[in-house]
Amino acid sequence: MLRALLPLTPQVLRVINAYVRVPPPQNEPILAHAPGSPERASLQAALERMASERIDIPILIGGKHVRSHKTDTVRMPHRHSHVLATVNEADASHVQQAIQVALEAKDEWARMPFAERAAIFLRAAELLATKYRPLLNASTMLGQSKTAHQAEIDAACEAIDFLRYNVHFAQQILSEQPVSSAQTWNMLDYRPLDGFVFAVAPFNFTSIAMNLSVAPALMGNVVLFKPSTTAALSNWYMMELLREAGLPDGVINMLPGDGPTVGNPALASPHLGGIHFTGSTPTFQGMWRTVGENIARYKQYPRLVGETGGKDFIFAHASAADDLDALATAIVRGGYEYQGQKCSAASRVYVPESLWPRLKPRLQEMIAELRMGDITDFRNFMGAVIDEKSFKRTSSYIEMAKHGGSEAAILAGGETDRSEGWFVRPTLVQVTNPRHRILQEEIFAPVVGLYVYPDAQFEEALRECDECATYALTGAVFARDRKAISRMMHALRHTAGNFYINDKPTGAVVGQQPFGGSRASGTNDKAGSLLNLVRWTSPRTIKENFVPPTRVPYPYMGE
Ligand SMILES: NC(=O)c1ccc[n+]([C@@H]2O[C@H](COP(=O)([O-])OP(=O)(O)OC[C@H]3O[C@@H](n4cnc5c(N)ncnc54)[C@H](O)[C@@H]3O)[C@@H](O)[C@H]2O)c1
Ligand SMILES: N[C@@H](CCC=O)C(=O)O
Repeated sequence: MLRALLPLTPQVLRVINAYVRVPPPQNEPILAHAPGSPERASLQAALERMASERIDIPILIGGKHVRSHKTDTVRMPHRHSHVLATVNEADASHVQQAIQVALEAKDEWARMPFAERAAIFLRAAELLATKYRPLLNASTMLGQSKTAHQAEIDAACEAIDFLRYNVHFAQQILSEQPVSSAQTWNMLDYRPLDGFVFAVAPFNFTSIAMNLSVAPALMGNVVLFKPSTTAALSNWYMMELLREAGLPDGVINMLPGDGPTVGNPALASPHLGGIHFTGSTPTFQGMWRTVGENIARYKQYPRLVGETGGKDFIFAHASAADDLDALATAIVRGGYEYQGQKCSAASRVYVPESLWPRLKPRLQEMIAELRMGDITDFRNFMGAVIDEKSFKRTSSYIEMAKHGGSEAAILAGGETDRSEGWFVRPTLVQVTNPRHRILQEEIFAPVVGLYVYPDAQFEEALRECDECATYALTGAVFARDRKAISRMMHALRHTAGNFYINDKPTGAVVGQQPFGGSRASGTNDKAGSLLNLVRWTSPRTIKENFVPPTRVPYPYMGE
């Protein structure tokens, strides 16, 4: 419509892009799913329907459903005999097709006025807040073993927030323009990157899969999106949602499959414009290495944006003595919600000796009360870990703690059971060595390491907290003494990209706590913020001279 009325010269595009006023975003309210609520009834209906069917998830290239001769399955982690879906796995030929189709779709998508692109994603947000909410929540619960609350804050609220806030921040970027004068008009033309963006998602957050593909697309890029196979069910419904919202074919192409099988041909393409990654540190480092090796073949320097692992801390000061319930709650919620499978999960805790005698029984009591099991039973606080590989890896850490001699003692949990689902009881391990592996390595499961420090060694303990792990994603401190808070904020300035005072280190909200970490935790481009979106544009500066000079000599050269 807009295009029919206006010739899309750069000037017209600029005006449209800069001066549309997008609706002010607000965080999507979290629905409680309390007994008797309408949202609980529609969620339960979706759960029942989804559990009774087995769908076939295709590769999606240019809007076409493509089948492959190689397939994998999506299982319920809490009942692994139950297959929810078959997933068609992409190979190198599918990646080549997707690159070609994406590049063909690129010009029209990039030329579409921002207001029109934005409308697609705002409509997606509305569809997700309504019709698709039970679908995305149920698929996240069944396929990724999230409780109703954990699915709601992820697949519904955070995903909706990403969609709405990205539009708001993108508009701010577009309206950022240089100074002009009566004689010259200067502009920044916010072009998408040259080529395609490769978006690679982890299993643990449906909303992250959404943001990884949608953020570059909003800025006019075309995307090859690789979901994690274990999250393919929710990620497939997400693609259906985007298509229903009006996303043109070829803009986001979904390539499920094995990481290197999909990744290597994508990274070998001269058209790689950027990588938008969330997942583990070793995977991202491997991709970065490959990009380095391929650097001479690219048409441009690919943008590398990666949010990766964490070894997130809670550090308590002695002045938190009257806040032990808040501290214990932060450790339990921060450490064990979604089975500790959040990059932000509290996985190492530092407690002063003076607090420990009262905190220890309180923690043990809280942990013993946590209900774990099938997430369709709404009384459960936790489900199962994502797959057999994670179960085995976590079990090996628990075994290490059990046989750790005097350096490690299991204070709570420690039991595992894989007979029906991949279940690991929430586990608390006290270690006496501040450089113990339990305090250093990301386990990504409900295992929390705890170190008790002498009160007089507050400074040494802070240094240990800063230096012991290579990661720097999230961290929380607990104290009442303001001087102690200031000291901890300073000493741990580079130890976390998201820093919490008297709160748990999980649950960042888009628009409120922009998310991301540095050191081995990623490039810290703050998902869901202007800082992230700016990575998906390659601005062109345009100067138009209204009165170009017509004589070579300058005035100073006069007689
Ligand atoms: N910092 C953050 O914001 C954040 C958020 C969520 C998860 N995470 C991290 O993600 C990890 C858990 O997720 P995961 O187990 O899915 O991570 P993972 O690294 O195993 O996999 C992530 C994705 O990368 C793909 N992949 C693997 N090798 C590849 C290759 N060579 N080329 C292309 N793609 C490849 C996988 O198939 C998957 O889709 C944890 O380390 C967690 O801390 C970080
Ligand atoms: N942004 C989420 C974590 C995402 C990583 O898994 C949080 O803040 O808890």
